[in-house]
Amino acid sequence: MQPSELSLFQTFRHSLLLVIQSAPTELRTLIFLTLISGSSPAISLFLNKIIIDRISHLLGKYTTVSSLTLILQEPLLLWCIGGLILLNLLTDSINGITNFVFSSLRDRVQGFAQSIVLNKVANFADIALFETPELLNLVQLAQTGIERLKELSFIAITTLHGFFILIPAILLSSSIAWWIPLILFTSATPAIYVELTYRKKSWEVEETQASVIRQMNLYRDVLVGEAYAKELRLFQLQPLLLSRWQSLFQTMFRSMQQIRKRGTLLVISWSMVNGLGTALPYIYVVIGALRGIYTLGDLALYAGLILQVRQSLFLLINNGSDLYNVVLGTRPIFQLLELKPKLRLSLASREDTAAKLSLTKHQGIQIKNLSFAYPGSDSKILDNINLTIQPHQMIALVGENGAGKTTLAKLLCRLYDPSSGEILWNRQDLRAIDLTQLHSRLAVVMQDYARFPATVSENVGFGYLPALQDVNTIQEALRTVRIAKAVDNLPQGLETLLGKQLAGGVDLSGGQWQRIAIARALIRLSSAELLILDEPTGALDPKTEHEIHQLLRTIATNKMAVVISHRLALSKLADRIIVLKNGKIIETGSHEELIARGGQYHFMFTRQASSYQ
Ligand SMILES: Nc1ncnc2c1ncn2[C@@H]1O[C@H](COP(=O)(O)OP(=O)(O)OP(=O)(O)O)[C@@H](O)[C@H]1O
Repeated sequence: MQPSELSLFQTFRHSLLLVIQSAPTELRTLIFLTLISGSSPAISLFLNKIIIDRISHLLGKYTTVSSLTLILQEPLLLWCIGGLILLNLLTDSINGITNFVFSSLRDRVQGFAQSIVLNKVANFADIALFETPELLNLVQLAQTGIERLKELSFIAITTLHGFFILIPAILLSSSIAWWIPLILFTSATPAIYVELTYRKKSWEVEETQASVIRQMNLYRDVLVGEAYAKELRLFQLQPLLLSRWQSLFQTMFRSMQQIRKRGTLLVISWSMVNGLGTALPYIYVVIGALRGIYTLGDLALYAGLILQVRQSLFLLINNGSDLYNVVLGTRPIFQLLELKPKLRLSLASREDTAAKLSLTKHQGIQIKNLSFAYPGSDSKILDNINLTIQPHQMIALVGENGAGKTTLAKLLCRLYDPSSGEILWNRQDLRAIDLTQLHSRLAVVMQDYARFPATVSENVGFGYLPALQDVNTIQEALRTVRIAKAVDNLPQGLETLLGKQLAGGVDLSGGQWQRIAIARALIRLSSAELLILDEPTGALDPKTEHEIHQLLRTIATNKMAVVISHRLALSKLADRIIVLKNGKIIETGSHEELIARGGQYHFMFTRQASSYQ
């Protein structure tokens, strides 16, 4: 799973299309407003030239009449002054509207791009996205890329604005001498080169800093996150972690500052070269005016034009360099969007070729010669596993910490694909089955189950979306896991928000949360064929634990079930127990058979039983 190589041009095209898609109306309005505001400086310079020339002409002729009469007798002068005032009024009001449209365009682009990225990450089938540092860096860079994408429209429009100023200014200034625009352009070229090189260098620094920023964010989350708040304070970890965050910040800041200093010095020196380039045409026009070749109006017009060409050239250079920066920064967004999960591509190379789940009488699940190493690692976590789960059979996976039990459960859910071997679901290879269909046949309680910041009702209903609004089904599930009474006592009953970080939210005890997680799996039972329970009762009190064990046993009668538990009282209820050690199956049989064998299971069971005596 490698991010694709995207050229700058491809990235620019993608970015532009995304902006157009996000806010087409705002973009059209801005182009129109820019056309008006961009061409107005040249028009006002031209009107100004006519006014100056008319006034210098009139000054010599009518010395006896009042200045007001003088103006009123000159319709051209009157029109030009009126036009100039109107143009200024128009430009001022356009600025206000432009700012408004820009703000809404930026927000739209951010909302649109953010939702596409959220959708991509949240629906990414391959869990490896969250466990591979390079891919996590890509997600981090895509987030900062969205900020830059917001600026793309601003840069594009101000560039357009720059062109609308530049083109008439160039045409008018070349009427003085053809070489004037040429000399202005030539003297600006080194600045363009320096700007682009500087941007490229600073982006390279940013790219290498992505993992530093991610580490900083991890420390930030620990320092301000609710999950760490208690232990952070009890162990007084704040100074240590804060100093780590600060030192990472300093590292990042120093690298950026170095690049910035070098870039600024270069830009200043080349700006001077550019300044000299503008001085030449200006001196030329002043000399022309002294010799009487140009009028005073011409001098004002030309001086203004040269200034305008210079300013708009600078604007375009800056924008070009900003654009380069934006395009470099937005590339990770599109690399992320084009990222293909390895998982979906294994056997069913396209969504539409993925097999529907067979509806024939279930033949169970066969795990054949399965070995597995986590992505990016060579160490085998599971080694040549062979196992069959018959319909209506309850299997217990037991073994020491790190034996590979949870990993096997994750492979059954197809969160990963085997490195070698296969898992057959009703004789179909798991990798050929449509993932959504497969997941709809599973009811899972994970060891690290989620505590959604949502209401009690939603925390259960999220397990089976068709039942999200079905109060009776949700209450039934809560009653089954013996938590209905406690929920009734909450301030808003089923509608109470869970999570202290929410306004009015309450927190539950560890055991209560675990019961909610079990209830979430239970409401899926109508559609599920395989129940996977990873340490489902670790946080429950002995009485509730015993009740839930009996309940799980009853439920599992009609399903296939895989339970993982260090509480061997639960494994005792299973039809078959699989003992794992270092990723290998070392024993298998019923509780009675394994006790009679006197092996690892017998040792674990008797040791656990003796600790209760
Ligand atoms: N996402 C992961 N990436 C890489 N290695 C992992 C990952 N998850 C688990 N491991 C490694 O796989 C091995 C087996 O872990 P697993 O969680 O399957 O064990 P387990 O038998 O369920 O243990 P426990 O009883 O402690 O829950 C461990 O050595 C662990 O370090």
